[in-house]
Amino acid sequence: MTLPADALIRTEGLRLDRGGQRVLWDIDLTLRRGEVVTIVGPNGSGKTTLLRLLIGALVPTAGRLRRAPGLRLGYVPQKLRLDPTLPLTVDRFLGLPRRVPADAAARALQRVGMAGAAGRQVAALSGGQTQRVMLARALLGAPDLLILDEATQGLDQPGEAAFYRLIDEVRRTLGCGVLMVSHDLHVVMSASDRVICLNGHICCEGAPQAVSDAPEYRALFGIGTGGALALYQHAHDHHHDHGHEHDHGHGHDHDHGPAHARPDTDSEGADSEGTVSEGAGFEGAGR
Ligand SMILES: Nc1ncnc2c1ncn2[C@@H]1O[C@H](COP(=O)(O)OP(=O)(O)OP(=O)(O)O)[C@@H](O)[C@H]1O
Repeated sequence: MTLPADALIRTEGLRLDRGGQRVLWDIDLTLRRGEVVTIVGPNGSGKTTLLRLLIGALVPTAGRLRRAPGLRLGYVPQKLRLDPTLPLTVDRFLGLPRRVPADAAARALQRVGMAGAAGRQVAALSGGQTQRVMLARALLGAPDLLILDEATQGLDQPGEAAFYRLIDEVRRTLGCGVLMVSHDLHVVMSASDRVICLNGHICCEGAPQAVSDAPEYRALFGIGTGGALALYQHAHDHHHDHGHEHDHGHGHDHDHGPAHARPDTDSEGADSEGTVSEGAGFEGAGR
């Protein structure tokens, strides 16, 4: 499997089984430099699992995964799970697991609008401030690809909007690619170059504008936030017969305009040569 010159990560026939259940299958995707890609999908559709495969925290059951040599990843998880009674200042948190120079930490905090927060207790930060500090930590490794897993969960709408403006600013300044999981369709539609709809496999993908211009999309989403789950409800008539729980009953409507629908093929024939990972530098990933 060759890696296109501008590709950061490419997968082919990626599959993951966990506890006898097929969680992901037939995952063919290419993430390119500077691109903003959003993954949407119902609960349990494998979004977090896919991110964890891409950063190397999970090993695929089958298929191939290739990263650009020396690729630097920055990962912002869904939530920071810290014992709130644990005394931990922001600067010490930024230095986990490896110490970072104070000026680098200060620059990262400044970049996320948290200048001067180095001495504050992490447990005393608000949700939005915590997410900004997590982002600062991910940025310390100067990532080529920033991966965010529902990073605005628990934030109110202004907090969420501010966080995504910040992501956009960071992306433009650093020129990094962004791969995120988001449930906020407004964000998806306004901030992504490409949307991938996941439900164990990639159901469809395409440019968000193209999707939102489609009559099907307008019928589903209308105006306002009521359609936050509508993208997941686009009618798919195929069945997921893999002995797992992912039959969300959304049927196939192949008329998605330019959005590209993927057939739901079985992956028994998937390449099982395992992971091929080239020179993956994990500076910043899961720091
Ligand atoms: N440690 C684990 N062991 C076994 N199965 C797991 C494990 N973690 C997740 N799974 C299963 O993998 C599937 C995908 O989970 P995942 O967390 O990736 O979904 P998700 O799309 O991120 O969901 P959500 O939107 O709820 O965060 C689920 O069926 C889940 O039960």
